[in-house]
Amino acid sequence: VKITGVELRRIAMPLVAPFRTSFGTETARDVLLVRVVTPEAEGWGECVAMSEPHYSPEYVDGAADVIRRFLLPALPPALDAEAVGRALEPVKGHRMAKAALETAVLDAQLRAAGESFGRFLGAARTRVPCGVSVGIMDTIPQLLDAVAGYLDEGYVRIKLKIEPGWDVEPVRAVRERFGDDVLLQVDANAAYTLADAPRLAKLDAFDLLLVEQPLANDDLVQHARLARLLRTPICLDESIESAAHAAAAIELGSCSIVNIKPGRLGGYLEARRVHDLCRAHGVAVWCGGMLETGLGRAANVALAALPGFTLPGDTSGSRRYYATDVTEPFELADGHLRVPSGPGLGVEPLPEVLAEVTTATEWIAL
Ligand SMILES: CSCC[C@@H](NC(=O)CCC(=O)O)C(=O)O
Ligand SMILES: [Mg+2]
Repeated sequence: VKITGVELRRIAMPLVAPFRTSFGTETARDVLLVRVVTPEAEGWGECVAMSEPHYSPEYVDGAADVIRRFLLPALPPALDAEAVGRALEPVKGHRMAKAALETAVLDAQLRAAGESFGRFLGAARTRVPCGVSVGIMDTIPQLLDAVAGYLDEGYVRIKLKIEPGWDVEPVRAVRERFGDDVLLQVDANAAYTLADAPRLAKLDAFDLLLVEQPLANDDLVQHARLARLLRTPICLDESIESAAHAAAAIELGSCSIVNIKPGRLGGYLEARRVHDLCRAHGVAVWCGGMLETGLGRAANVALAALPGFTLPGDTSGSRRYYATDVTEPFELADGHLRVPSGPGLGVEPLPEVLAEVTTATEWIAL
């Protein structure tokens, strides 16, 4: 089956509330969607790149450009996601852009074959336990109210964004208010340096599941040195962009847990490779999030159902970020999300919602 063409569509998704991290505050997502069209089936991919290159070097306008100018001309005509991955290798980096295109091809391929993402990837469960990521807030009371709300919604794990000046106190306040049994972890988005080790070691008192990406994205060696100074396990996110990075991090002792994000890794095939590698080394993984709409969320939930995903992920319900999702909303049920079982992603954009949020669309015939 030959790919007829590809649509690049931009949608504006306002967030229900500002989401503040150590690298900035998000109030809306400008999302690039990729739709691959063949006579037999269509497929969707969501690019997780943000508007500005503050999480990683990619940004959404750049992703659209690299897809248009370099990835589409290299795209093999057949619906074969493995072949796409190989064909795009000559382009260095741009993993989020590659992931969006590969996922759209994979979705079309699986819809044509009548196979779900979960079944294709090797899901071992029909539902996954859900954690939630909580941003930096102006005050501790505001944070405690937010955490109380999420626990009421049924989330089984709380992740707090931290940065220097907002770390030990909020963690202590959450422990004091909600007790020692709540599964609790923190994410620094690379806001610290090795000089902050004594400060980070204070978090050891709170029995956290992990501390995520405390140091710079490109520094596996310093993370290995920090790991020897902390009791709390280190989890890497931004630092792991490939299975090779995961192997190096495990070898060096830079982390003992990995946050798997398909967009950061170049797609769901590489994400599964990282899962398989970590599992072989006894390294726990969980599914991270990039504020995906229901399209990316559907694929993430399927991935999170693989056997090595032994920690709750940032696979929250749609309402965590969006008042209206572009797909039927993902709703928490008893702290879990069900893995879609339909062909491909198992979800589709709702035409009227998609039309409403679309800010641009571009058709590229192949
Ligand atoms: C705007 S922050 C995006 C990256 C961040 N993602 C989250 O905290 C979870 C977001 C989500 O729930 O999708 C991370 O570093 O893990
Ligand atoms: Mg993170």
